[in-house]
Amino acid sequence: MAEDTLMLNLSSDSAPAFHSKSYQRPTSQEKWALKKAQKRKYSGIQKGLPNKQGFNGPKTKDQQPPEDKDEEDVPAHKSPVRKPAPKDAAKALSSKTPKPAQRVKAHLKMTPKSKHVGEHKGGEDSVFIKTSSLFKNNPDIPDVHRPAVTQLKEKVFTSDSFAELDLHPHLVATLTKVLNVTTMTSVQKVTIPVLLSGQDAVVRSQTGSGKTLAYGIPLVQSLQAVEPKIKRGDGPLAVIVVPTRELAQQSFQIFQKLLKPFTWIVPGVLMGGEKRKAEKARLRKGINILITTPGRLVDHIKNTLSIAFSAVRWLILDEADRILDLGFEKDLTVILNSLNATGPPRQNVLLSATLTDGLSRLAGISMKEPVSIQVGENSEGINELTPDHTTAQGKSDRFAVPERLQQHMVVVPSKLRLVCLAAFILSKCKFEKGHKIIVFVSSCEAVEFLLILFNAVLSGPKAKQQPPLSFFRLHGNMKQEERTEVFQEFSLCKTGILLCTDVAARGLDMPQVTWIVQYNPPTTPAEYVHRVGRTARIGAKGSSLLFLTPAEMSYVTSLANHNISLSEMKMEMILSTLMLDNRFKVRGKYDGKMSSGALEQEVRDRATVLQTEFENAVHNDDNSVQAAKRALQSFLRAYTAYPSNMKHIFHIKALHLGHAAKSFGLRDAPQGLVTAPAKGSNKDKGQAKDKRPLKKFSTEERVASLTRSEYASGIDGDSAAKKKKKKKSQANGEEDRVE
Ligand SMILES: Nc1ncnc2c1ncn2[C@@H]1O[C@H](COP(=O)(O)OP(=O)(O)OP(=O)(O)O)[C@@H](O)[C@H]1O
Repeated sequence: MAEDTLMLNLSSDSAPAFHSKSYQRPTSQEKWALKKAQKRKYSGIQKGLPNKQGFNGPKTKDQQPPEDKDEEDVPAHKSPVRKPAPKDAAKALSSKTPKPAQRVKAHLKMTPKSKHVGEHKGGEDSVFIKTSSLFKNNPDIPDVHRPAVTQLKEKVFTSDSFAELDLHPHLVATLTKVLNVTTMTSVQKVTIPVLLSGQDAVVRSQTGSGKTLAYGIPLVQSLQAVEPKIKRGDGPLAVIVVPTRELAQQSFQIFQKLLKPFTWIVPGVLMGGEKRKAEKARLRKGINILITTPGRLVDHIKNTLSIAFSAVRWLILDEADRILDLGFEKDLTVILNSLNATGPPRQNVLLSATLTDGLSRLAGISMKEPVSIQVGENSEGINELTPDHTTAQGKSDRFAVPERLQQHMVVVPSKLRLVCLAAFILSKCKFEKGHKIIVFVSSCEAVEFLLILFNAVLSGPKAKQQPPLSFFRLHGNMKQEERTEVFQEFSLCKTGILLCTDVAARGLDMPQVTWIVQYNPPTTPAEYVHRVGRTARIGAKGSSLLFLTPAEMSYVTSLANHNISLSEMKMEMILSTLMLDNRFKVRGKYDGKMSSGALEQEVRDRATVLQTEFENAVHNDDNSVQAAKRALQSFLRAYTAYPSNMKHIFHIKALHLGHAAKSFGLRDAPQGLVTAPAKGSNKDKGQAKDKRPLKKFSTEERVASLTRSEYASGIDGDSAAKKKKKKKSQANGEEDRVE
């Protein structure tokens, strides 16, 4: 089992035996952990100059603290809390013996260094650390109830070769030599003949099962046979609409390969973020297979005279359920009206791993008796085509996930989320080899925040790892060139961590991704399926991990209703990875001789040290604090945007703001943060730093806004920035809407 590899091989029988409910007890060691981290911060982090974003950037070698100081060990038997306080400060203490928690505060008050660490509260003399115990006052983690689920199975490959189809020999040769594919996948075996026969089709098969070639091969086969030969000047004969720019680029590259022997057919891509002028020029020259995002195509329909659809014979909607979603429906209507107004009879194809109520909306794109293709397994375990023309509605919301995908969930109280994510990343990318991880979060701001924080704390100069952890980011607020670059870099890299919004959830085929982490749960089960589908592609192995708080645990049942089954991974097991990382050690290196109690305590202490390092990095300067607050605010906004049928699981009122703040490295819940629409009062609005009120949306608006924002940023909090950008970009001919 993949999760077994997470277990530390501490000794034959000493894997940490934790009890989550026992996490309430504050201990002196825990406080020592705080103090130790405080010291580190003072001696190490304070020396680094803050980078542009405010976090401590990588430090040069001579900025690093001396090794021995940094790695200073305090013998376990000596409690540092008992160190004698300076004489003058001791006077300040009352004669009463303070309680443990007070002792820490008192000690820190007395230590001049601590002024650099804690927040100033009420004047010079009352400096104290606001880091509360990570392991105190957390909700209990109840047992996870996992309903019995029969997972839908789809066999990926058949034993049939492409050579058996009636394809142009050059096309078969290209598949073998250029694309390295010889045998058909199940969806290709059933879809290619249907499309070659000229029928419309609605195709549903699991993620990573080869749907692109399932429509690409018949399309190329049919266009290369057109007589007289297609000319560039004929304009588009096929229009392929996809929801994101990266997917447009990816599909374009596949067509470039498929068309190698058929040089007279010209593929082209139109997408937001590219220069409109250049695209217009390419349209004028002629594009025969037009791959496009919906918004940019609408833009050209409205503004580019040379775009003509009189020759279009194929319309393909890849990730059709997404394109048919509310956010894109208006664009799609414009596209369809434009296509329907002219041209020969057209073949229409819709594809996705999660086509749900697609058919009921197909009337809108005037399909002619579409064949529904669903790859499933019959009683003999043979893949079969369901050739019904109605799509069994009962089946439509049951999703198949790749057979070799191992799906996990972990229940983590809010306060511990950040350290748990960090520990998981370290476990995979520092202490194991060859892992490539995608981490989905709910907003651009959170992606930016985590990137800078992890680079500063996990990959910083003290990381002592060769090579260092490579973090990447992908979200809709990035410039297009950067998005393209990151997508390519991450696709090619052997190991790394991509922090992203749902902009990367659909269709992207990045090789050798081993883990998908959903740090924020997606808004729909369909999105869950697409996110996890970035791994375990085309029959490969892969794993996924979904983070839930104790209050969100019924999401497991919601997924089970769609035939998705998860196994539980214990938070303590993930945190125990920190025993391998001596940067966070408190009582010394682990030598395999600790009792399980001491080990449990050391893990907690290390988690506390790590959390404190995060908090120190965040509170190092005002810019960093503001970045953390923005990320928190955007997280809260996203939380309010779950659809109404999910509100019983994800409700803003169930969030503990202080605990949520801690997962953004903030020591306190920020004052005046707008977390919910003010009811009959403007009090909150008046206090809010970010003056944008959280609008009250109807469910439809919320879904539409989410749909759009997922591609733009994952969160509607960017809309103001977008509007600003729009004004600026209209002048230089760029599209404001990001796809
Ligand atoms: N017949 C085949 N043999 C081997 N590999 C294949 C075959 N067909 C496609 N592939 C490869 O499988 C991978 C996944 O294909 P593709 O992206 O088309 O999947 P998909 O079903 O569209 O996934 P998603 O639902 O996530 O968009 C690609 O790397 C592709 O090159």
